[in-house]
Amino acid sequence: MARVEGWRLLVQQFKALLLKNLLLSWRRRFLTALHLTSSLFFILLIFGVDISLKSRRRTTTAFRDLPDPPAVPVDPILPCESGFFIKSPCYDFIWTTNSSSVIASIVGRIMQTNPGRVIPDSKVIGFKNIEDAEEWLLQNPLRCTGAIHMEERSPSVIAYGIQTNSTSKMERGSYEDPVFKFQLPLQLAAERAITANLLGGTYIDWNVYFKEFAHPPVDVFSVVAVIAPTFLLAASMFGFVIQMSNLVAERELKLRQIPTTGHVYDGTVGLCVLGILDYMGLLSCFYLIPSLGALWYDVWILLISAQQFSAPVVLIFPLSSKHGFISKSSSSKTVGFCIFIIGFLTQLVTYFGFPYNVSFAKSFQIIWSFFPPNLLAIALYYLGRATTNEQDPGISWENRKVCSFSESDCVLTMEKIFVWLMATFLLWLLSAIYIDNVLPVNGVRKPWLYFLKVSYWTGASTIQIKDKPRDGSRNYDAIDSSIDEKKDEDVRAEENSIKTADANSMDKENVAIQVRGLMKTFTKVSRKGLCWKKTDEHHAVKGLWINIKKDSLFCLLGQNGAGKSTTISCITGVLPISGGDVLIYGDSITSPAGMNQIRSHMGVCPQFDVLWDNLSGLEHLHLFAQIKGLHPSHIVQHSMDLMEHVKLTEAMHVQAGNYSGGMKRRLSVAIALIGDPKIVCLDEPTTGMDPVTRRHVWNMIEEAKVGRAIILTTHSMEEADILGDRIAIMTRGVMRCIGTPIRLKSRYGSGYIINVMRKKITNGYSSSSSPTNHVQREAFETFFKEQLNVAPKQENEDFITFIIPYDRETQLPITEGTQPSVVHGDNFDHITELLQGEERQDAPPAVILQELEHPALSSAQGWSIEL
Ligand SMILES: Nc1ncnc2c1ncn2[C@@H]1O[C@H](COP(=O)(O)OP(=O)(O)OP(=O)(O)O)[C@@H](O)[C@H]1O
Repeated sequence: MARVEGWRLLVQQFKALLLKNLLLSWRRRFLTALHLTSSLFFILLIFGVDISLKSRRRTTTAFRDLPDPPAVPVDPILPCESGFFIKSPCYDFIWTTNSSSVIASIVGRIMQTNPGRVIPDSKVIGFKNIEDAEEWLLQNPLRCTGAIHMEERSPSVIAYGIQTNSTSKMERGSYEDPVFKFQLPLQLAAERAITANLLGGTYIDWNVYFKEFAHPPVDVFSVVAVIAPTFLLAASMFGFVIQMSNLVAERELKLRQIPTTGHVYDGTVGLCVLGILDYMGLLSCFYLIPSLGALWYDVWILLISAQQFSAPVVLIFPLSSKHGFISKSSSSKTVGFCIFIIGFLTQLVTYFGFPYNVSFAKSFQIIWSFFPPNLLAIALYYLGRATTNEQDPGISWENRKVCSFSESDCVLTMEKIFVWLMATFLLWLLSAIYIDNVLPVNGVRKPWLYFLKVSYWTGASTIQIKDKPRDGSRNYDAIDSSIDEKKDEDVRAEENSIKTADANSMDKENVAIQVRGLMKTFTKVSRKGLCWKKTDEHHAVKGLWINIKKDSLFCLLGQNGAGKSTTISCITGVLPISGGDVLIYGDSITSPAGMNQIRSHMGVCPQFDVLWDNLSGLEHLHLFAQIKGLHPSHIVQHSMDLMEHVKLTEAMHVQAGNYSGGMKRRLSVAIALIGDPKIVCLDEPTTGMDPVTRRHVWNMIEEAKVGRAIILTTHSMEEADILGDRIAIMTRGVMRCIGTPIRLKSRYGSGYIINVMRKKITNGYSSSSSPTNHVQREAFETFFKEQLNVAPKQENEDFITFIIPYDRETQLPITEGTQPSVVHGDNFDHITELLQGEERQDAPPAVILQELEHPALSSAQGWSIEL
């Protein structure tokens, strides 16, 4: 089947995972809406506070009767600054009565004698009269700081006025200097004009006056501007808690295990996690910017984007990644809330001046800056200070390199904040990827300096054969010296044949999988005081040696806790191994490059269905096909074929959350078969299936054997008997016997076990003390005694167990027109037909015993029989 590779595969995987995230967000509309509108809620709250405060001031009697508040320094009309949003030019001063040649000459003189200070012509503007000038000043409050009014009242009288911006703004305890900077040049020019006129014999009378500069209305105090930054911090943390709980829930459902078994490139998952966080963040920006940031210019947009990138990575990624310490979605909410409080407090402390102030050591500032929310807090503080009132200039891209406040207090500029935000984002992202790689969670522990090796970047396979357990102290003989005694001679023969053969010259033509002394030890770690200690070790797999051939199905059989799933998890790379090795078509699972190779041709059906409730069956197949790298032209047809194969065509557009347990298992089997893998691992694939479906899945698995090797785990002897070409029985991590079904039966078989149980009624068992039950029990006992000469092996009120030796199988009663009633092996076909014919698909197969109407059982209604 054609596949895409290299960077195309990376792009395909990224697109597939991102599309999945978008689909899930759409299907979980309520949660998504909550996430997106959480910030809006905080913003509405801010506006609500603002409006209510203003209306209280207007209407409350108490307020009305109060004297006017003491005069506060009115904010100044700030110097004109051309910026990103201010396109109009700035003027150094304006003057009036430009029709007077005398006044024009005075202004010309000022300009000539102050080429450095009274800047070029274009910086000076003239008006016909003072009214026009006043009007212009009111309309353009940010474009000029001072004005000269001169009026030629008569040829010998010139009225001369200076308007300055005499209001001032308190800045850290002191006021700005309100002196109009053109006062001196103007005086000099006037003196020169007077002298010239005196020398020329004309007397000019000067009427000089000072006047307050025209002010636009000023919003003295805006609650929004003061509290908005703090509320915004809360809003961003709120979204963080929702997002973290989503990610941890995915991990809890083992959904994040998929990439480990699905051959997803390093970093793709990380990018996707970021993808979903960031598009949420960016969508929030669409309404955050107009509502709060209209005056905060372009820097605001960049700042929010940077924050949306960095804060979640720092907090969510490590906490909820494979190594994160939060493993339950319930605890994620508690942890999320604690982080919210801690983050909020550190941001609050930052907002009030720690440690971005000259009085704190640089080292404090550096350490504090590694936590991006703190940088966000200081950036918001600067923005808040620069945008308190409508007249404030904001912080634009052009002035990102200058301090917003007095130089003495300035430790960070907007540019430095951006650089830090981006740097910490990269730093934390790379650290998370590095930790994911070097900690042995996916079965492969990469060397500490793996990124320096050429093979890592080129993907070259470097097979490492490790015959001995890596950790000598964990040799399985050292674990338990009696292990060897527990193995039968076939197991020892298998082990010796593998040990004596050279691992490097493994027979790749015939052997698909070679398990070489595989060991897995779980270590319990518990805390004593402040120290964490290894307190207990559990050896789940104690040295397995198995050869699995191509075109065959190998069955691992064992009771609960035998170590079957652990073995599968080690082989598929979900769990790191503790010793030994596994070679798959010659590639070792202990080599990173080898594991990459293995994943590309492996299909896995895990013990528990790893499915997204909100994706349909078909969408699951499309997603996994893309992840596996199937060529887009094949994906649709291949998925449809698989759906048909597992008999889910009718339900392919139904969301997996609505599937029954059996349907989910079938979908998991279909996922395992995507892309025609050469190795398939099926961990209890038929759990929870009714007999008809189970039979169908068995047929499917039987057909799937061709061209591939399958490992299947099960509790069911019957399943192992029917499907397995070879069966191994495990108990407590040790393989006790191995061989073909016939070999095992001939060595260990003794007969059939039949459990006869009272049927459950809707909410419990039918009454065990009823006289009918007693009669029925006797009917069974008589039947088995007369026909097979077996007595109950075990019995109580609710069930009876009979053991029928093999030699009595042929004595089973055959009622006219029916087949032998004991359900095993080949008789299944007959039972399946019977069930389908009678539309009794939910009945356990052994109920047929009753339906065969054997006279001995005719009174045994209310009981069911299981083999
Ligand atoms: N993550 C883990 N941490 C500690 N012990 C574990 C872990 N996973 C499995 N075990 C232990 O390892 C042993 C083998 O478990 P495993 O799940 O492999 O058994 P199994 O044969 O698959 O059983 P079942 O049929 O019930 O799935 C069990 O005793 C189990 O408690």
